[in-house]
Amino acid sequence: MLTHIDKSNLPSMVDVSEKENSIRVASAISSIQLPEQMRDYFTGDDFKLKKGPVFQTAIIAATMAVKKTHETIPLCHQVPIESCKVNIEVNDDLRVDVTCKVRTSYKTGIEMEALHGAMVACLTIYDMCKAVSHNMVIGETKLLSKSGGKSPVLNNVKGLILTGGKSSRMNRDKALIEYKNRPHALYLKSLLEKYCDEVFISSRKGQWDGTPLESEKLLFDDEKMTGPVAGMLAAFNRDPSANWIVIACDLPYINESTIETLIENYDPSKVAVSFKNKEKGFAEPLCTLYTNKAREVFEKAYLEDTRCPVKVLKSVETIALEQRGKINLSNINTPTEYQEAKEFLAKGESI
Ligand SMILES: Nc1nc2c(ncn2[C@@H]2O[C@H](COP(=O)(O)OP(=O)(O)OP(=O)(O)O)[C@@H](O)[C@H]2O)c(=O)[nH]1
Repeated sequence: MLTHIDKSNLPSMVDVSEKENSIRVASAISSIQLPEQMRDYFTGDDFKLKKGPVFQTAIIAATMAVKKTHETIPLCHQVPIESCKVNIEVNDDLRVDVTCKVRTSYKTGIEMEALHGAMVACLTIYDMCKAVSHNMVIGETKLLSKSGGKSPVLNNVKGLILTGGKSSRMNRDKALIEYKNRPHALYLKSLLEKYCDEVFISSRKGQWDGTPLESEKLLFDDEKMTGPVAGMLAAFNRDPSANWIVIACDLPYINESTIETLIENYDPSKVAVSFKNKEKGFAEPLCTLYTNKAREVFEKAYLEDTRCPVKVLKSVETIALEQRGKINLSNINTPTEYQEAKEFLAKGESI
């Protein structure tokens, strides 16, 4: 049923009066390609022109546009904007990416506000720079993520279940042991499929021949590499533009809340969103949402002989959230820990 058309086939605003308020966040991106002549005006963090500072003006324009979205888009609701963050990045080839993240506690989504803000920022950049040259192209504009509705949406996201370890402390494959009546890697796969465009099982070549994982979508490590970073780099290289949710196969308490919290906190300007280790506070790297900035960081670290993903995350900008409520990243490595976790889960408790 089309909700924007009433019984007489006339356009009408969707009635949200009966809906509950909830926290809603949306993030959108728009890009503009600047011409080579603009390079001369770049100061390192903005373009300074006679008309004024380009990015500062674009950020103000985006914020104003976000607040006025309902005045431009006919059937949009008037949503109280509680936060609007605009981030602008310049690429080496002078493509400028504007991301606009908007937040409200209201009854309806705010992706139109985020898209409007990002697009108006690009139009403003065009207007500021056109005295230098009109040779500019406003390019792709798209929603990156939204949350607060039924379930959060993140565009261009793939899933990776890490199973390439040796499981030497467990004495049997941690990816195949069962907490929920099926090999745990398959449970994690079906969980990630709810949110991801595609989910891969990361392993060493030939590792799962003759097992229930053999027919799954496997992604093999580069044979010259070892450790979880080998699996992560195989994924980041398979699709460098994607966001990747990476989950180790030895985490029995991963659930919808875990994945949805990562998605809700997605920020394309950071390398990753993760959770803090409960005892030591560092960002956990093996239950983490990586943005497309992660590939370069992990490749450089690997070449410099840093194989520990915890150390890599410590060296970059990462969001590290508290493990609260239903979120528990305890990992299980030994037969005794496995028995305890299985008994705990059998009681029907989620964590
Ligand atoms: N793809 C890939 N994943 C790995 C590799 N080594 C470890 N992992 C995964 O990374 C996560 C953490 O692994 P660890 O617990 O540190 O190591 P493990 O080999 O699984 O277990 P132990 O032998 O008992 O240390 C698990 O999900 C592993 O399957 C690897 O070389 N390649």
